[in-house]
Amino acid sequence: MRQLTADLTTALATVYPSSEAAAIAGVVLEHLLQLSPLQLRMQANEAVATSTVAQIPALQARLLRHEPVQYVLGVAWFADMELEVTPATLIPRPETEELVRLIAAEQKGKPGLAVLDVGTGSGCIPLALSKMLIDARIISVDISAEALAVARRNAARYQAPVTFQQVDILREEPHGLGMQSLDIVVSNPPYVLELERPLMRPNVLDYEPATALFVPDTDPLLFYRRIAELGQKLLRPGGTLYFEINEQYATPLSDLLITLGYNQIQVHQDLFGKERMLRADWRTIA
Ligand SMILES: C[S@@+](CC[C@H](N)C(=O)[O-])C[C@H]1O[C@@H](n2cnc3c(N)ncnc32)[C@H](O)[C@@H]1O
Repeated sequence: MRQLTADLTTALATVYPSSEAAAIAGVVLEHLLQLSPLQLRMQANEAVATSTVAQIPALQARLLRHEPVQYVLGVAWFADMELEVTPATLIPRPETEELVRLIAAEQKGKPGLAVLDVGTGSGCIPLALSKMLIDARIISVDISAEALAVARRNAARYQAPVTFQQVDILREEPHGLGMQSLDIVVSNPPYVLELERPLMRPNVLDYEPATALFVPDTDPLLFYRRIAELGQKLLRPGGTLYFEINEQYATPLSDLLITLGYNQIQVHQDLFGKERMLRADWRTIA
């Protein structure tokens, strides 16, 4: 096992920095052998089945082409869940897990909250919220039928009672909400500008879905405005809007939300000190 890990690390180090190569090799071996990082280290001297060794060259070839390890293995970890991911879904990010933990911390102890999640991708946000909140009623929407199929499989695996709908949020509203008043609207919408393409790493640009990433350069806040306007109709007074943001949007988005009638606006930093989360209340009752 030790030699196999070392060989894969050496091969990957031809295209990745050495620490990243070692990390990717570790993730691949842990997944193939279904071991934790600690178990992998403790069992490093044990032999590996020939059938497992035979899988490595094909995986290695894909990794050398900068395909993200999560797509190569078909899984990503999020909030202690192993989620299926495909090229139709964004790979869930650590800052999105921070957003979910912010929501759980602010909303803990409130049973039966009604939640709308816009742009669900792999379903990472609603699945984590359904674990962390008590009896939450969650509706998740996405424009992508392929992403929704993945999200539905992830929800089935974790028995998360989430309702999924295919909705183009820029053109239509989630179906069947009627006059329902929501407690929470949450979204990690597309927010990368087209002009940022040249700055992006090939593992993101060449493999992750463009519909999950990009907004037109002419309107960076397109999705935020649309979702905030939906929140005006669907949130109950005192209900809360939660967004993952690009740090450059903290000020213009806060200004926009004030003009739309939101208050109690707070921007939160991620673990790296970047302003990546924003929350706002809809017409808090004094
Ligand atoms: C940044 S990804 C976030 C995915 C997931 N929530 C996460 O955090 O990993 C944005 C998601 O919005 C979806 N999306 C893009 N345009 C949309 C639209 N017009 N209506 C609904 N969903 C849309 C994409 O398919 C993608 O799944």
